[in-house]
Amino acid sequence: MAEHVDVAVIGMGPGGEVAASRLLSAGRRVAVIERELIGGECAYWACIPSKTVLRPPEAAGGVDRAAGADGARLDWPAARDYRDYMARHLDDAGQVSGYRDAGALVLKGDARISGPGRVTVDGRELTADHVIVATGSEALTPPIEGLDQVTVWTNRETYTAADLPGRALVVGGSAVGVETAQFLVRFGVQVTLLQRGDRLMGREEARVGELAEAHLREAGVDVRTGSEPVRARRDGADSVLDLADGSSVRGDVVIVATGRTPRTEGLGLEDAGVQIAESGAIVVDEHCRAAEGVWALGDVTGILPFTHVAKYQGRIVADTILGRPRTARYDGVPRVVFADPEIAAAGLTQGQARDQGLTTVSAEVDLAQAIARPWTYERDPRGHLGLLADPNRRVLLGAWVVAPQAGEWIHQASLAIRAGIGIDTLLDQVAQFPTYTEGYVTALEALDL
Ligand SMILES: Cc1cc2nc3c(=O)[nH]c(=O)nc-3n(C[C@H](O)[C@H](O)[C@H](O)COP(=O)(O)OP(=O)(O)OC[C@H]3O[C@@H](n4cnc5c(N)ncnc54)[C@H](O)[C@@H]3O)c2cc1C
Ligand SMILES: NC(=O)c1ccc[n+]([C@@H]2O[C@H](COP(=O)([O-])OP(=O)(O)OC[C@H]3O[C@@H](n4cnc5c(N)ncnc54)[C@H](O)[C@@H]3O)[C@@H](O)[C@H]2O)c1
Repeated sequence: MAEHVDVAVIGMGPGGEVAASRLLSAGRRVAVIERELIGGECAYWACIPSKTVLRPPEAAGGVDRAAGADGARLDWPAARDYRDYMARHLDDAGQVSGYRDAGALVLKGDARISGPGRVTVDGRELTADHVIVATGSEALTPPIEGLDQVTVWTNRETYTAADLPGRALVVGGSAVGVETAQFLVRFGVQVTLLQRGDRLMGREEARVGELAEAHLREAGVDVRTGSEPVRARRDGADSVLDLADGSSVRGDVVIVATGRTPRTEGLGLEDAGVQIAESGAIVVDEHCRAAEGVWALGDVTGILPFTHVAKYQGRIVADTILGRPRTARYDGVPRVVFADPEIAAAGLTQGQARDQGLTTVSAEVDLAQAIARPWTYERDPRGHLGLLADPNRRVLLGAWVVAPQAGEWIHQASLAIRAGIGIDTLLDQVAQFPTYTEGYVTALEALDL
């Protein structure tokens, strides 16, 4: 006889964890199913280890840049040991026992949907009123001829490496590529960053890509935009990439940072009435419902592949199952790349606003020209802030920041965009002196509305 649960959660990354925990707290019988480690990509191979190893270079850079402070030294073995501690030494025993103590049925294994309301985990059958698919995404390897001949790392090898390579070829210049290049170069690796588009951070405003490139170059990264490897080959110990323009680059390792693909294969989704988009993502409605009794959340939906979005969708799904239906909205969600300085954005870019037929005005402020904080913060002040607004409705549509701590203070714009706070209210805000947040008033005034 198949065991019955109220909800079966397939995949226990951050999204699955939030949904499961909320349902357990509400007294539901929940099966949590994970084939690798409870915590998912984020906890062991992505957000947590990457942000942990990006922090020492940021701190050391902070010391170097503060007038009157001297002598910061980076220590890779110590950084690596702390990273491994933060990634729980790839051991989820504590999570397994934690969920068991919370009353969950914890199954470590490969799950598939075997029929309506039926889930099979390595041969064991469960029935469930609701099935939540939270299986995440995995690194996409570009179709480069000969890639199997060279040393290739994805985010998994990069963020579990005991020793760093001498030379790295990073392919892909968006969030993963920029953060990886930043981390490696500051720990002394010779980094070449290859981006096939004409700028880094291709989904953001062009200016963001320009600034990101300038900061990475300053840090010592050899940034090559408009570069696409066409062939990979080994030459002795070297991994070599031949580029479309006829030149070639060589290193000890090729790191692929060329996007993610949703993990939907082998899940039996088609039989469950779930629709799969061309991208491989699960199509969901505004409650993250994929079919009758089937829900999907996180990277597998392909909506916005961030941990904070997976967690948000986890709350939406759990509350809707619990009879408190909520509608997911994605306006104003922050997008932060933890480079140095940080790169942050929220809302629409000019191109997206144009595609929606919106009239816009924009302004950019060089923070060092506008406010005091960049000067009290560091000797060679850095920082730019851009705003995009709708002059008719007098609200913010988008914002971007490339500046220290941008990931913290982008949230002011994020909330303003999401809540539709009017420009006049924002202009009337009194921000603490001297903070980076003061830059918003200058930029809002520059919109000249
Ligand atoms: C290098 C890197 C850095 C990142 N940094 C950030 C960051 O700083 N901030 C941020 O917001 N986002 C970051 N991201 C994105 C973030 O990692 C993802 O958005 C997030 O992990 C998505 O969570 P999820 O719950 O959807 O899936 P995942 O974390 O991918 O977890 C899904 C889980 O499902 C399991 N699973 C899959 N199939 C099955 C099956 N058939 N049966 C059982 N279990 C299954 C998997 O083993 C996995 O544990 C980063 C990504 C990368 C690659
Ligand atoms: N700080 C964060 O929140 C954070 C950090 C890392 C990743 N993430 C998430 O993970 C997702 C995946 O990030 P990503 O950077 O891997 O993917 P991405 O899809 O955002 O970018 C991939 C980049 O690689 C380039 N590219 C693709 N194929 C190429 C090729 N053959 N040669 C050269 N360039 C090529 C693309 O033009 C693009 O710029 C992101 O969408 C982001 O949401 C978030």
